[in-house]
Amino acid sequence: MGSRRGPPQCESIAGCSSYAKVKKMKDGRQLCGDCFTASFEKDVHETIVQNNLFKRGERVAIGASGGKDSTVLAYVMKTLNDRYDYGLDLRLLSIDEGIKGYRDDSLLAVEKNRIEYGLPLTILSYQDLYGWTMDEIVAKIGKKNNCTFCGVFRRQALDRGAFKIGASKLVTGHNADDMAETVLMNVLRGDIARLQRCTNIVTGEEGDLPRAKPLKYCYERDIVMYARMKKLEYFYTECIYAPNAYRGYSRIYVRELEKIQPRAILDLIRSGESLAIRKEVEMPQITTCERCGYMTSQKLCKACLLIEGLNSNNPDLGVRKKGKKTKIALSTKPDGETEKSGCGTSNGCACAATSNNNETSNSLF
Ligand SMILES: Nc1ncnc2c1ncn2[C@@H]1O[C@H](COP(=O)(O)OP(=O)(O)OP(=O)(O)O)[C@@H](O)[C@H]1O
Repeated sequence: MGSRRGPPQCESIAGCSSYAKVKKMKDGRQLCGDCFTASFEKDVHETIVQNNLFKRGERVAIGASGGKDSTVLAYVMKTLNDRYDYGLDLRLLSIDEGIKGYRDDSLLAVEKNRIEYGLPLTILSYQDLYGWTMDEIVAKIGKKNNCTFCGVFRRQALDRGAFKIGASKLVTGHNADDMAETVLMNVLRGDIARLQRCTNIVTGEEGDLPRAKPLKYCYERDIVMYARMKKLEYFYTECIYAPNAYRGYSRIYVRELEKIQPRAILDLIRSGESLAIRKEVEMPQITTCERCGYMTSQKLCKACLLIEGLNSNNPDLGVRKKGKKTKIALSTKPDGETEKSGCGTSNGCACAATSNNNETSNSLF
């Protein structure tokens, strides 16, 4: 007669005597609920401290979409700020892209977070900033390149919102899976410039508003589990306009790799981090948009170009180079570097539009 095995013991290094309830995907340990959430929070705290992400007294805008990642980000940032006395002035910042049945619903989740976490919330809309909602843009141009518009507008809207509330830093909920997918996508596209910077934990340091990703090393499945353990409310529907294209394939591939070897996600990130760009590769010079003053490497920033296209019934303006024949193509810059655009989100969307401008990206901001 074989002896019946009980549930596994919690493998926390703290020597916990509870039974394990969940597996932490990042390191494969079987943990009890309390040790899992404590370990998740410890990871984020270490990421923040080791990378000097914040300065005491800083006002930090949290990009809050109402989805799982940013909901967990807001909750963990608040928890750690209180626990370790970071001294940060945290604010929620949401962008309403004007997508009925999607963003209006997810903003309700953010509104609940505002009340529960006691963090002030600012909402900016595409309608107010650009005169167009995404619903109107899609009605005009169709679903094909809409992610280009959305990604460019959101990126700029988050910057503008952060400036409006006086934040000196913006944090987003990009996670380890997002980073790994982006590394892979940039490898597949041969986009060396983006490959080199897409794993940076802080981007935009050369500009006025650095962006940081405190969940950079957190596995998506651990984020979902954390949200479940803490009973966090979030909105989990995918964007109704996001086609399951290029990033979708990369996502599926990363998930398959993760099943075989969970470290694959961290290994992909480390590969991206280890890359160095050759000195002789010329990088674009950043200047300011002649029309709105936003940073750009061209005369007009990408958002102004796209708005001009919409307003002048020429929506291809800023989306595709004249005379371009292929749908997914490389626009070769004078120095031989290649440039492509995408919406920059990691929610399953991967618009395949091309561009000669450099404000949209598959670079996770
Ligand atoms: N409408 C928005 N308003 C504010 N921040 C946003 C918005 N959309 C995206 N972000 C920020 O960018 C991050 C990555 O966005 P993405 O669309 O890839 O979403 P995601 O991976 O599904 O994340 P989430 O689960 O937070 O929605 C989000 O975690 C959030 O911090």
